[in-house]
Amino acid sequence: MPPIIEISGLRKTYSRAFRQPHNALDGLDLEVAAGQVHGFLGPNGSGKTTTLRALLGLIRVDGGTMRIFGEEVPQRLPDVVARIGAVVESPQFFKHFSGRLTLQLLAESAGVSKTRVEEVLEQVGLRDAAKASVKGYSLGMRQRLAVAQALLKQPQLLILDEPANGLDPAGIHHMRELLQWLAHSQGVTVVVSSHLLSEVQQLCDSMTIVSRGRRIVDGSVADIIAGHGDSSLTVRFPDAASLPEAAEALTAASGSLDAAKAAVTASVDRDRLVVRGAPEASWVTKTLADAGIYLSELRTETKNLESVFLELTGTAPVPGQTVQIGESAVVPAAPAEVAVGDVTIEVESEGAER
Ligand SMILES: Nc1ncnc2c1ncn2[C@@H]1O[C@H](COP(=O)(O)OP(=O)(O)OP(=O)(O)O)[C@@H](O)[C@H]1O
Repeated sequence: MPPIIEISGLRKTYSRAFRQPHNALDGLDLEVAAGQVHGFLGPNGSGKTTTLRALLGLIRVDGGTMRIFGEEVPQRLPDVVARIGAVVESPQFFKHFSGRLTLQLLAESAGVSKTRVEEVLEQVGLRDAAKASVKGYSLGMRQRLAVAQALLKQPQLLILDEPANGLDPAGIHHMRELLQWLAHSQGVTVVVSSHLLSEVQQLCDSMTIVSRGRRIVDGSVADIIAGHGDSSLTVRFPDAASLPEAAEALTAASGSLDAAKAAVTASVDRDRLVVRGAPEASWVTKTLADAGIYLSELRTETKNLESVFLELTGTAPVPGQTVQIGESAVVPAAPAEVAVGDVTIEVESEGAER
């Protein structure tokens, strides 16, 4: 089955007042397979919202191709838009209307039955708050209403920018179950952008990580985590005085492993030994026991998406430094120049799209 979303070489440059133009998208590629929950991840300013807005025809791009359901967009968007539900910009609602009335009006204008309104209210957990006016809704309740609105037309593709925004832990859990049910039981393809890495790890089947307007990795969440990052073993001893001796024993023993297994490192970190590259945990316990050293605890540190994300995007915190946002590639093109007497003024359009 062809991908539901196919993006190739997408480019978008924003002009900025008194600054160099900025490549928000620098040849971005993205593919999303059918019936999956696909996570779209990247540091702040890496181009996620720009991509989703471009896909939905909300902004023009400067290059590249995009297809949804095999149809080129934005040219053929009118042919596929009825099959897409999306929450990308902060949705605005009439604050004096109730949640139910809001959805009923939207359903009417889209030719959707009123019974569908009750279904989506139930699905997003707003049934009991449906009578209340939207002005009293919390951020999380508005987010649920926005998702309900996107679900009204029973879309085959659901695109959500930060769906967990404003949701409490129970709300996040509920949203996760809803999105997984839609994808796995109803065959809906769900694309979510998110910063909540542990949530993405639990929610998504596959993901694309972007940085500086480019894809840096994509694939199944499990494969990406397994294929990157560094797993390690943490070892503790009844007496911390054993640590240097244990490190030495493991390093020395690694020399007798065959070449492919020889990259064992053991470093002392406060009251524990961190062992990397050991063929297996039992090799550590045996090697230490052979050296007459007995451990009190051995734990496998599992890789998680956060460490993989920080490594791949190069945004791991450096002690004493604050990561700066918007360090993506700058367009080298020179701005227009206007000569006024002896002074040359650089002219750039005000924050406009290019
Ligand atoms: N209208 C605009 N004018 C100028 N620059 C823009 C505009 N919209 C976005 N940008 C810039 O484009 C880059 C990508 O922004 P975008 O909102 O797509 O990132 P993002 O990955 O969604 O970020 P976040 O995770 O913070 O939501 C950023 O550097 C942003 O400052």
